[in-house]
Formats: sequence, structure tokens, C-alpha cells
Amino acid sequence: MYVNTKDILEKASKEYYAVPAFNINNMEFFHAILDGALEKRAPLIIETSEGAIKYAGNGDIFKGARYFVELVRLFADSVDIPIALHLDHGKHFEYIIAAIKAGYSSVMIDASEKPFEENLKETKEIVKIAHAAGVSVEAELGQLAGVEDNVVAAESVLVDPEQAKIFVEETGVDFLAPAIGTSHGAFKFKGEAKLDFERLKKVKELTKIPLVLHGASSVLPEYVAMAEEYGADLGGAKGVPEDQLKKCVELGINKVNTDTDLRIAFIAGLRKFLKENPKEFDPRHYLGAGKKLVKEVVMNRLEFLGAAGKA
Ligand SMILES: O=C(COP(=O)(O)O)NO
Ligand SMILES: [Ca+2]
Ligand code: NA
Ligand SMILES: [Zn+2]
Repeated sequence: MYVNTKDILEKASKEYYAVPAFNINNMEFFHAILDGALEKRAPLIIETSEGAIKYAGNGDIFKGARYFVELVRLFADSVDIPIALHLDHGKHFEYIIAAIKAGYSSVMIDASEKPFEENLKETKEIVKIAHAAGVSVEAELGQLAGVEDNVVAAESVLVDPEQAKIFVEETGVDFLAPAIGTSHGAFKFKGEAKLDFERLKKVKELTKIPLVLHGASSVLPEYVAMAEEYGADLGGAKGVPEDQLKKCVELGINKVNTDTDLRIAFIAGLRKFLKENPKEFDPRHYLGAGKKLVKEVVMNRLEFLGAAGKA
């Protein structure tokens, strides 16, 4: 069934497990993720960036937002696991409104690159509009480094737990993404992965709401190796180790944004298939090879984050 993201996350927050939020840009990734969640009997959060909405609408953001709502609801309304659709990194008012208008479960207002007071003001405005439409809201405090679509922050500025308390009280935001050292994309750390667990613990104690980890892909070596074996150039790719993600969940993270791991799995499957099947040109076959590995990564992540069996 199609649900509000907040319902999925409130339950996860109470029971201290996490639900991955998987980014999609097209139908194939959605099918692969859905199959994985159904097999694992897990709640499912699908999220789309602004770039994904523009891509699906072939340049028209209202069409793109409606495309994803129709695609997700088509299946959500006929399965018995809870499924929510979330706008990831909403940075422009027109995308946030397009998502609310189309029927998204929740929206992120990402004003994290702006000064605290401005972020608070913008978030408060979006919360008022979204709540009036029955839509839940995510915001971000502190900044991630790294690149995802057009989301680039020069250096990572970690969240201030005291500020987070004020921010949540003043804005009424439903779930919060505290920056604790992760970044988007496949090249997350120069040296060893380092997350600020102390800071995370304080944010949970002070805000007591569901928390979100951005830049949470693990960049799994076996998929990187497969992609490189068939011609990809991903030198130096590094993600968040799964044991560190588990620690984040113990400390109160409930939504784990995962995009890069699915992209790497897909391209690994696709490259391998194309190399091994030079005569093939049916898109259902070669895209199917990518889908298969995406489903594997989805099922593994649902398992170790504790979402499996929670539907
Ligand atoms: O934060 C993310 C995804 O992060 P990754 O690049 O680590 O998958 N989406 O909002
Ligand atoms: Ca941000
Ligand atoms: Na998000
Ligand atoms: Zn993100």
C-alpha cells in the first residue's frame, strides 16, 4: 500500500532499525527495487532527485513528478508492503510544489548550504505548505561534501546538535538529515571512513525524531571489481562500510539514502552482459542484467539495516 514516509520512519525510529531510501531515475531500477523489497517483506522508500524528475518528464517537471507517482502507485496499490515516494534534495520551490501536487508521500527541502537562519525559515515555509497537503518533510543540517546530481558542497560542515534541537522545534520538520561526515557519490573518503558517532548520538537525544543518513552507499568492492573487469574506470571508489552503517542505526538513523550502490551494481551487470552477449540487442535482456544485480544489492541492504520482515 502507498503510505506517508513518516509512518514508515516513526515505526523504524521506535524499534531502532533503518529503512533504505533507494533513488531511481527510471522504471527498471524501480522494478528491481520493488522485487527485492517484496522478497524481503520490507517497507520501501523510493526517492527521486530533482534531476530524476526532469529526466522522467523529458524536461517537464510536472510530467516527471506525475510519472513517478503513477509508476510507484500502480504497484504500491496492489501489494501488501508499505511503499512511500520521496522527493530527494528538493532545492527549488517549483520541484517541491510539483512533487506535492503530483502526490509524493514526502519532500526534502534541502537548504543545508544556506546559513542556519535561512535554512530554518525556508524549511518552516515548506513544512506549512506540505503539512497542509498531508505530505511529510525532511530537511538537512550541516553539509555533505561530494557530488550527487547538482548537489555539490565544497567541504563537509558537520551538524551542531544544539542547533538541531532548535531547528526541529521551530520548523516542525518530520525527519532530519544531520551531516556527520558522509558525502555523495563513489569517492567518499580520502583516507579511512570516518563518521562522527558522538554527534549523531547527541542529535538523536536532543531531537527524538527519525534521522536520515545521506551519502550512505558502501561502494561494495565485488561490484566495483566486476564493473572494472568489463571496462569501467572507478579507481579509488570508497564508501561507508556496512558495520559503520549498522552503528549509525544503533544510534538512531532510520532512513539510509542509497543511490551509488545501485548505479554501480547496474553498470556492472550491464557491462558484463554486453561483453558476453555481443549478439544481443533486446533492451529487456541487457537492462535485465543490470536489474538482477540491483535487486541483489537491495535485498542485502534491507537485511543488514533490519528492514527485512518489517512490512
Ligand atoms: O544521499 C544520497 C545517496 O548517497 P550515495 O551517493 O552514497 O548513494 N541521496 O540523497
Ligand atoms: Ca545538502
Ligand atoms: Na532525502
Ligand atoms: Zn543525499
